[in-house]
Amino acid sequence: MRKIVIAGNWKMYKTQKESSEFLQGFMPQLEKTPANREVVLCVPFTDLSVMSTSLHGSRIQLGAQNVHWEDNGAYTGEISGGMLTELGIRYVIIGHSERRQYFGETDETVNQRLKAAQRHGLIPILCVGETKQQRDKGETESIISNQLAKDLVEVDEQNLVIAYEPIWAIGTGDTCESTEANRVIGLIRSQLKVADVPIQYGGSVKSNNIDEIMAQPEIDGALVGGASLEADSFGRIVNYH
Ligand SMILES: O=C[C@H](O)COP(=O)(O)O
Repeated sequence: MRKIVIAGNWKMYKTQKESSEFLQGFMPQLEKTPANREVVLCVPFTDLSVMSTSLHGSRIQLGAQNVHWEDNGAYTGEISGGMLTELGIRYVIIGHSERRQYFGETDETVNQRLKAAQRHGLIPILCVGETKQQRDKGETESIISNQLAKDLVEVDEQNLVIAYEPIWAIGTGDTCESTEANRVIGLIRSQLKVADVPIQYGGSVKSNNIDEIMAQPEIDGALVGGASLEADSFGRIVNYH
């Protein structure tokens, strides 16, 4: 039985005060969330400490949005795995397309970060996906296959979540057809050694399309950006039918 993981990625949104306000609205909605759904909030580094305290004893798992591959050192602006686990962080997003596009992340650094996360007992959420141009040229399969081959070298698939995020669907409202997302996720699964790796879909997931997405047999959850910022919409998403 594959685990279902619904994760919010807050990106560079919410101060500590705003994160506390979110929790006040969101926590009561979890009362009706089935116990077999893992609910994760991947928040900015500055929110992690206060969120860790607020969420102590709750069913929400905390996640970060990046981690460095070294345990410590002269790496200005970076955060290590040990710094995250000390705060009780369980998940970390690695290789998000925004990091690949704007911050020079490569498959090689993604691979190093994945291994460091696992060394510290964190569960990485590895993001893969193609651009619109690549899709239009019929390169979706080869791009993703290449990303997986490079990113997953010596990575333990037993402690891993993958998010299929077509770049053209992120923040655009242009959701990938659920059947197409299901097809690509099936292809991703066929390239893995471990059969029960949870594979999420991400890209314009909203409260009005989550039911259809989660009805697809290959899709084990969602990585949600914009719609995770508002307590009611993320509440509706984690409580999908
Ligand atoms: O990590 C989340 C994805 O980038 C999706 O963002 P979005 O739901 O705002 O399209």
